[in-house]
Amino acid sequence: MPQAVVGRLMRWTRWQLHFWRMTWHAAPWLTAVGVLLVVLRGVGVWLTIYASGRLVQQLGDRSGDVWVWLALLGMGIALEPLAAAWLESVVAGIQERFSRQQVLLVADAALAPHGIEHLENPEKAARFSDIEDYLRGMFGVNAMNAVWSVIGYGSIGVAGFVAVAQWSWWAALIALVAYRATAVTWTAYLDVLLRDLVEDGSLGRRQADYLRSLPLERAGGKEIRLFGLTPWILRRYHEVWAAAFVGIWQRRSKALRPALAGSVAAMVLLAACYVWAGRDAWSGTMSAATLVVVMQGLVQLAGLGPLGDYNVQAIRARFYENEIRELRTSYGLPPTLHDDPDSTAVVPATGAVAVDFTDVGFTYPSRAEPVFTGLDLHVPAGQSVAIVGVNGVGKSTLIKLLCGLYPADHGTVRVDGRDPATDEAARRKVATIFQEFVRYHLTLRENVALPLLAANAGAEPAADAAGDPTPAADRALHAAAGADVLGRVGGDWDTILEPGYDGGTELSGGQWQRVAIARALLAVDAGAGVLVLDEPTAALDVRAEAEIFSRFLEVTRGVTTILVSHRLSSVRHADRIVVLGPEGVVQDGSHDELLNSGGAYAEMFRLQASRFEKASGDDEFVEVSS
Ligand SMILES: Nc1ncnc2c1ncn2[C@@H]1O[C@H](COP(=O)(O)OP(=O)(O)OP(=O)(O)O)[C@@H](O)[C@H]1O
Repeated sequence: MPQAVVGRLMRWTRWQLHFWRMTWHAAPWLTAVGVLLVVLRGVGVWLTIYASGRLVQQLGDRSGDVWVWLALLGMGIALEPLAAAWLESVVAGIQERFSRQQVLLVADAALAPHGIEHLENPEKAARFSDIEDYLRGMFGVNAMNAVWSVIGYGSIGVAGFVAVAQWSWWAALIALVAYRATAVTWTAYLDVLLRDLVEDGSLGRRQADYLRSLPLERAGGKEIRLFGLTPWILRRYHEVWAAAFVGIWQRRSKALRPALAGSVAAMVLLAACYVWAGRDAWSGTMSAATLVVVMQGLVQLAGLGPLGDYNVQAIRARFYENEIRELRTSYGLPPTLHDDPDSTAVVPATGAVAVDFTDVGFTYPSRAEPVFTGLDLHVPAGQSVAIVGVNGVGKSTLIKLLCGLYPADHGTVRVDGRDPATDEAARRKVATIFQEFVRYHLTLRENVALPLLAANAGAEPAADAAGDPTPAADRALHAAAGADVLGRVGGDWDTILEPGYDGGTELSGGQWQRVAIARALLAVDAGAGVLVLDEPTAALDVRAEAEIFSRFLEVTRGVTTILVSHRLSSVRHADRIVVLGPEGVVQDGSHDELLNSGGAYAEMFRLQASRFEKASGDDEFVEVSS
């Protein structure tokens, strides 16, 4: 056998074994019942064939067992559809559990690396989204239906095979080869059709889809009508579509040839079997009873033949289950879900902790230019530090390294003496609110109290008021100047912060930022020792940001805090200000020290101040409206 065929056979076996192992893992009892029902479908068909043969024989002999075989025939006829109907409801249960398992396995893989490189890398991210699209699409949702239909019909085919083999093993084998040949070649053809029609993401197809959808869009549709572009768009769509279809037609006709050849060969082989059986019956070497059995057997053997979309979908089901396994293996994860004892462990609150960057070098995997070549920064426990610097100098990158989202190429990053890139306990000491913080579609209480809820996720839920995070959330929200958020939801902590839900509501950008800051404050209660704000207030005006930052510094006194902002007036109250330049830390000191020393900071401050003017009776700067 050629090596390629052996390779395909081995891969097919590996996929099958893995698929059934995961099905069993998701729903062991239902799978066992499903297998029993599949067997019953085959038994029902076999009984129908066998009993009808015996009945014909008894009728011919005029012997006395006619009623017995008639009853058995009736049982056989009833058994197959009944088992098929029960199987359908069992398969629905298996699908539900199987889908849940798949979704959890993929989510677990996405969360496995602490870093986010795999979500930023286009190739790795595409792999996740391809699997996600499949799981959400109609093929993923109907996978079990296809797979169990194929094995259900397969069981009927086996019954047909047994019936024909009673007369001639050779005939049974020839018919089997004929049906399998058509199944394999037609499935390959349908696979090409499906890929081209549903899954093809080629540039031409995407352009054609875009042009087709343009007149249907509200914004685009308006302009298209105003400019009278409809005829041009339709003609362009037709051209792009026709060009995109050239390749599709070529692939189709290439795949159609073996499918047609397979069908013709199968027809010849099957015709030979029928002729053979007819000849034996005609010559008297085969009884009428056997002829009845063989003819039915040949018909039912088609269950092992082509089943159209079921075959194609069943292949996809196994392919994607295997993709999930390979994805997990690439992140060092086992095929099934594992209990991570670390992930729910409560981090003891040890108070403020120190942060150390020593001779850190870092280059993004997708870039040639390093962001840092030898960065040194030491923040003692309890100090508040502001990181400032021009756009692109590496402020956010520094925070990502601190959170362990990327490992340093050389040098060391330490939080409380531990490496956040590898040590979960160090990572959980850092609570960060990024500019693009998450606006969870959860209740206000959950949005604020998430750090507490996550820290207690492993513990038994407390039945009394002691387990209620609302008082802590309320304190944090007030400390973050978010009293108006409570007013917005009418004091109801159970309001979902998304208008798409019943009774849900939307917050303004500023209100969301206060919720995020309250969340950061609660992280301290949950064990964090360093608080980081990476410009979450950038959308606010200067005065509002300055107010939030000084309030934040006030309520976090004694906690190690790192603030990143472009606005120097916002961070001037930090204990220490660090100016980053392309060569690393270029200035380091308090606001007054840096202003007096007359370096980059003083220059930046002067530049910003020239765009501001002092508000009367206020020592902060406000933007001059132009
Ligand atoms: N995921 C990434 N992949 C590749 N390069 C990146 C990535 N993120 C940032 N960079 C690049 O790294 C450099 C530092 O970016 P970073 O976002 O840390 O700067 P920043 O000082 O925070 O900038 P800003 O003030 O504009 O927010 C920039 O040149 C940026 O283009």
